[in-house]
Amino acid sequence: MTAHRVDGPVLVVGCGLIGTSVALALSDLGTDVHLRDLTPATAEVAAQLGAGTVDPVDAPRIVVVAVPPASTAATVLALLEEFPTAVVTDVASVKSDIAAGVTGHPGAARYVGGHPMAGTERSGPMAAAPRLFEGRPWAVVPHADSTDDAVGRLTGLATAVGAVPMTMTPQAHDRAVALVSHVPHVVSVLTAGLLASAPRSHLDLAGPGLRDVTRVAGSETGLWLDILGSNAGEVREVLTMLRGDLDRVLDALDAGGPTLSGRLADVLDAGRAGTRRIPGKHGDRAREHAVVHVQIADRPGELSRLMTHAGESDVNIEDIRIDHEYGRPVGLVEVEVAEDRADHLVRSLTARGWSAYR
Ligand SMILES: NC(=O)C1=CN([C@@H]2O[C@H](COP(=O)(O)OP(=O)(O)OC[C@H]3O[C@@H](n4cnc5c(N)ncnc54)[C@H](O)[C@@H]3O)[C@@H](O)[C@H]2O)C=CC1
Ligand SMILES: O=C(O)C(=O)Cc1ccc(O)cc1
Repeated sequence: MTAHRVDGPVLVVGCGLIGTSVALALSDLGTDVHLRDLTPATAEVAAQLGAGTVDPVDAPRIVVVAVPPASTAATVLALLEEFPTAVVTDVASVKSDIAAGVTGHPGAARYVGGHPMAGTERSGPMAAAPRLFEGRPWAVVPHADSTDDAVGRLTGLATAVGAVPMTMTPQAHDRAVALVSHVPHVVSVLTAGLLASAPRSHLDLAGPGLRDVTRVAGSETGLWLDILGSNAGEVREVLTMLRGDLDRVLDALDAGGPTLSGRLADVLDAGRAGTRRIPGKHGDRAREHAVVHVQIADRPGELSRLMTHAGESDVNIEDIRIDHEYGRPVGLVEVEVAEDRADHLVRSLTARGWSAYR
């Protein structure tokens, strides 16, 4: 966590996953945080988690609206009226409709949209985490009338909770998230949907790749109905491109022979190139990473022994995933390291008695 402070009081309205995570992060920094939710018991749960107090607040400096997208514009307008000196921001996943809904209101200058690009497939305060935003982008989305002061307060808040603020227009934001968040969500859902009626014996063969692709499909239906409905035009455009690509894959499979290999190779190469363009954590350009697989016995202490040996090998671990193999007394750990260190790590772990391979 950075050492930045956010002057309060801050009022968080909507104490679910995102609202409570913001509140926890700010409370950890010593900010005076007040909590409110349509369901008072939810705000109480957030308070018990240490996110702040449910006591009312007279004049918050910043109000963070973290309610579902469809209720966001009306909630922002009501709060601009209730607190005439506050800067009001929100975290909703789609921005153009909200900016349009707020524009023209007498308090609109004090509103600036926001969107932390961090979250999980879970919802509610119990899923919240104070470090959820660390190293993640936070879109700062002023509308035509937002004051510099409002933009500055949101940028300060995002930075303080460890996020990387990125300023953009509502339209640019909605176009970008259609590509990097909303269509990937639809693809995940469609893939997971195929599994609903699959025979158990097929599902028993599932590996980590399937879980990677389908994780976000476990998200709340109501939230995503709202998100996709609010960004329908942009999502439709990207899905139409995807449909063209899918047709090209089908045509290649029908063609068979060298035509199949040539066309599919283009598709597969484009996919590889796309993954390399995804920025790493902290917004830096993606570095070339490699995955080293290590088998570990399913017993206490093995993972920490592996980490110690990786450290002794002088290799920096970028990411780690653990996959338990059902019905087997071993787990498979995927250790992500810089490409140019992977072979060294395999050799070093093998010399220390591990079964390690790329
Ligand atoms: N779930 C995610 O990973 C992410 C969600 N977002 C955005 O954050 C916002 C909140 O999403 P989550 O925290 O996931 O939802 P959530 O379902 O965990 O929490 C929403 C909370 O808002 C409350 N609420 C609903 N209407 C309200 C109103 N009118 N006034 C006060 N409270 C109200 C609900 O009772 C609930 O506690 C949404 O706009 C979503 O688009 C943004 C980034 C990531
Ligand atoms: O779970 C994940 O990986 C997400 O990407 C969650 C998420 C959901 C909605 C957003 O608007 C932003 C992020």
